[in-house]
Amino acid sequence: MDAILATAEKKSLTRTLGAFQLTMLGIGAVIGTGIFVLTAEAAQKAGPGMMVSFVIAGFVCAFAALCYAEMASMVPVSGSAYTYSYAVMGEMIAWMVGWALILEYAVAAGAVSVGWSGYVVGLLQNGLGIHLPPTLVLGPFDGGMINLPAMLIAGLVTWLLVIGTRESATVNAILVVIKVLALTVFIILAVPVMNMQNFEPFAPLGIGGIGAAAASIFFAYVGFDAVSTAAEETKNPQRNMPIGLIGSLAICTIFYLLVAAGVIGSVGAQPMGIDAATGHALEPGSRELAAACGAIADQAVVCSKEALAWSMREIGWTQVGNLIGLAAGLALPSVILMMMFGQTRIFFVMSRDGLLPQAFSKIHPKFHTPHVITIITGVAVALFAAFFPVGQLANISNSGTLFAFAAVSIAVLVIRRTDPGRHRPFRTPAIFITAPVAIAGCIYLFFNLDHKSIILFLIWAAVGLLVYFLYSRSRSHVGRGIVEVHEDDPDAPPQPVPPIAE
Ligand SMILES: NC(=[NH2+])NCCC[C@H](N)C(=O)O
Repeated sequence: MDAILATAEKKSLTRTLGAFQLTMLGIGAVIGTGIFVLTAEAAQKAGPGMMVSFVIAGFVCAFAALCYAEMASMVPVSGSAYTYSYAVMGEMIAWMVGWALILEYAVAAGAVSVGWSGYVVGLLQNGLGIHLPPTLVLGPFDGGMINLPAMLIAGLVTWLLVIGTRESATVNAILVVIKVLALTVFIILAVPVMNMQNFEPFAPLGIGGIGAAAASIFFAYVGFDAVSTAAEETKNPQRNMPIGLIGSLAICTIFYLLVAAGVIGSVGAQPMGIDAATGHALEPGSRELAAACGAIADQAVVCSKEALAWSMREIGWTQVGNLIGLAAGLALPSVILMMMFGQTRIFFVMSRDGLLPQAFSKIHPKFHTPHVITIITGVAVALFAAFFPVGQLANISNSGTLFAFAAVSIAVLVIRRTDPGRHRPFRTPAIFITAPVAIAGCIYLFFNLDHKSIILFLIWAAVGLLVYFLYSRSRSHVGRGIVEVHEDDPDAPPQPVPPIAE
């Protein structure tokens, strides 16, 4: 812990960020595929009851965010949950958290790429009359073969990262305004044409459906950890960090609830193909649902890959639908950029600690970026994006996120016990309630994920343990007694998530 802090103290960044900038940062990283695309998934899983799912997911995130804030203020260094766990719970747990973060970030970048593809394809079609063949713009589970636009955007973002692109705070602010404007216009046009009958039946798939939708829609809220990684650059972190974290979360929650109400009220959100015998509906991102949607020419929000644009067109605002498509097309790449940047940075720190091959932390001589690992990440993200449905990717990513959130919540609890005297610029209020609630919430959401994602997570964790014991443990720098201070390296890559420059 002290070694990690010594590293951090050496590079004291100027404290420039206030509560407002932090909140913008949070919203910039949070609003994305979740609300724009997964609203349709949530509808298929819970019907109008998805309103409750949005609230549940928001609550779990709020509790986790409070725990993050304390860790981030105490250990304000790169690497996020991986570093926090390393400092508190040792190398093996840290390895598992880092390993889970790979699942989280790379797969999330894939999910957002697929979300981007849905909106851009819809925009080309409805705005410009360009019809692309479904075989080439949808993955095999959605009734196509390969999602080329999603691959394209993943490739483009990879290239931007290799040449060292950082997003300026101004660009981030502009994109936030575009996203918020798009959601606001949606709300203003959709909420007044609300038809209360669309809320009946409210929960056609019961509590189980609401839980499942909450586990998926959790994706829409993640990303606020971007705020916690900026701890070192924050003025008066004790006050501003919680405002940034909770503020961005609260704003997103309000927008999300209104958007969800708008979708349900204006176009209806009943799940398709409820089997009266089992009480289950068709699974989102399955060939069966794709076929059922094909039969009704995709005339339901649960069939749409661009739920908000589709809803607008459906209630007569065709051009507004296209503008929402344009907003998503412009703003989502920045979310992909933050995800992939975070991924490469975590790989980089793990490789630097000796747990992954040194080749991973190689720096490009001209661009000063960890190009090797960026390209490896980019290829993986492009492949996920090409072949898997957005909801499945989001759920898999969520499994990793939930694990990391739980680990951080446990870590804050542990360190309150083991090191109560340490200076904490921000203290989580009522930690002995907050942290257990966060942990329980993560467990609840985790077990509400679909079975495939849970099994995949367990396999991933098992592989992670094998790699650790067969490879990483014996090569660990800490394990071999090598202590280094890296942050001063002239070839250190830019800061972690968020890739925001002044
Ligand atoms: N760390 C993550 N898992 N981030 C995923 C963020 C996704 C973002 N909230 C969205 O809706 O697009």
